[in-house]
Amino acid sequence: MKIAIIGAGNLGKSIAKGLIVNNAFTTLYLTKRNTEAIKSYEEYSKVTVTSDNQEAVKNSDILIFAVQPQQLERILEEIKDLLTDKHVLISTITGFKIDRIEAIVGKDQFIIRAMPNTAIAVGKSMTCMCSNEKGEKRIAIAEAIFNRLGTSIIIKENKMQAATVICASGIAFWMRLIRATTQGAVQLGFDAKDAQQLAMNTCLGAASLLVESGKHPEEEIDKVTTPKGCTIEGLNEMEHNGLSSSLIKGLQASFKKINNISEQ
Ligand SMILES: NC(=O)C1=CN([C@@H]2O[C@H](COP(=O)(O)OP(=O)(O)OC[C@H]3O[C@@H](n4cnc5c(N)ncnc54)[C@H](O)[C@@H]3O)[C@@H](O)[C@H]2O)C=CC1
Ligand SMILES: O=C(O)[C@@H]1CCC=N1
Repeated sequence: MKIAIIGAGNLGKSIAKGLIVNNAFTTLYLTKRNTEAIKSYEEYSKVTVTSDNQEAVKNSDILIFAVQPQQLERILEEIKDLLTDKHVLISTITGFKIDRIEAIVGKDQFIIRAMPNTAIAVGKSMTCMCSNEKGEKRIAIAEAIFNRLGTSIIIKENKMQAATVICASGIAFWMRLIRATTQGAVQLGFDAKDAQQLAMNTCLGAASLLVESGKHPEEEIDKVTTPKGCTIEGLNEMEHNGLSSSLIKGLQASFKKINNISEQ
């Protein structure tokens, strides 16, 4: 697959890392206005770094857009005359609806919206996708890419904002929970490095139990909470202090904000 990442910033570089580690491309173009920060990627075979989006589009089939929302319109205007039937457009841009993309490049393009997260760098992204009508014929290509770099599901476009909060912002939310656990472990006597090992691998284990068994979290909690034991004591104290409620309220606030951003 000849892939271009238009806008190799935080997310674009994470996608590039995932593609490189998994050897998941034939050629890879990375674009950025000032290429200094991504020059080192040219050390990898078949990777080209350039500030020329048109060059990237001409030499690629799969175009992954990872710029800020306010930058996309101008870039689409810049490349729209170069688009052919070989191109599949994949936009990771938050809040930028398919009909806005179609208004610039036309309905007769394969357009996919994808919401990955930065764990794509290590092949563990949860990616949600949707497409325009024409894009349905090529969504399997996007699925193949994102399944190689994690797990993907196809959703309705009206769920993309919620998916952004849960999956993309979700990385930050889970990081903070891991950090809080690390702080707790330090207070219980572990040095910072060991504390983080304990926190992150326990988090990984908990998620893996659910991924591999398909079970409900509460079923796994029941196996851990000895009656009158220390787990239920800690869990109930956390809930008295609003653990679940605080998380749900945070997700709601994030969702409210994302809807405001996309109206701007
Ligand atoms: N950071 C994240 O975890 C996620 C971000 N997103 C979305 O992905 C998009 C990118 O986000 P980030 O990577 O965080 O932003 P970023 O600001 O780190 O990256 C954007 C990149 O685009 C480049 N750029 C700007 N104008 C350009 C142009 N004309 N041609 C080529 N490159 C250009 C910038 O130099 C920058 O490196 C946003 O729309 C964001 O909402 C989606 C999911 C996760
Ligand atoms: O924080 C943000 O607005 C973007 C969207 C998801 C991740 N970063």
